[in-house]
Amino acid sequence: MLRLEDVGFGQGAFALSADLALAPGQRVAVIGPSGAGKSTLLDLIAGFRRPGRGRVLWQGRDITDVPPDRRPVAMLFQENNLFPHLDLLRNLGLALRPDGGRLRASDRAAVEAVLARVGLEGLGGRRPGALSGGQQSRAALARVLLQRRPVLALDEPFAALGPALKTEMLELLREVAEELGALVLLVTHDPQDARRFAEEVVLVSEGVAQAPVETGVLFADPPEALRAYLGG
Ligand SMILES: Nc1ncnc2c1ncn2[C@@H]1O[C@H](COP(=O)(O)OP(=O)(O)OP(=O)(O)O)[C@@H](O)[C@H]1O
Repeated sequence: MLRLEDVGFGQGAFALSADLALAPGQRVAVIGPSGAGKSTLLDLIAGFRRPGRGRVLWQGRDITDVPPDRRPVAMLFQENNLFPHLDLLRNLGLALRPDGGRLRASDRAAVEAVLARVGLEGLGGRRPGALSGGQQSRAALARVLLQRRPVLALDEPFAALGPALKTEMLELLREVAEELGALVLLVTHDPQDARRFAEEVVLVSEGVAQAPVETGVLFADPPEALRAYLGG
């Protein structure tokens, strides 16, 4: 389980609390109004922010003080997931050799295999700037595959893509998560994403990241906070 145990975070006038548990392998959407704290929640889980109180645990282990690169969490942002000056082979190679050390033949083969897996066969020599938005998203998912972390945290990863491409990427994300058996936390502003992708939803509003609720149950009878967010 990923457990946020009586977690509290504050910054100026903003405060967020969370007391919840998420099961390995689940697909979870994180939704809520702008500025409610969705990114903050992901940052607390990935280790980019430290809670003022409470603990973060993975499979019973306290990871509250573990730095991001040593957490069981892979993070994917809306953009800038790849270094612009490195080709895909080197970008993805960093998942295997974070120190930037020379890639062995077996590393190269592993990178080429995941590139093929996400539909980017033979594009290892391209820099991110020479790829379309959709191809960049695929490359970021390929890196996640190489990292093999059991928790994937994605902060509006496909928001810049058109609807058809976004649907395609969510499907690829589902496949990648299944292959890894990973718990996925997907921040999205689109309730449709939550409906289509997620088994559970964490609603973040009014300073609280609420315990997850089954997606169908939540949308069948939305609580007031969600109704207000959905606009009626
Ligand atoms: N670096 C910062 N310094 C001060 N306040 C910040 C900083 N980053 C975020 N905040 C504030 O923290 C609160 C939570 O922000 P957060 O980005 O987690 O919300 P969000 O739900 O992800 O929003 P959005 O949907 O707009 O991305 C907001 O009120 C925001 O203004």
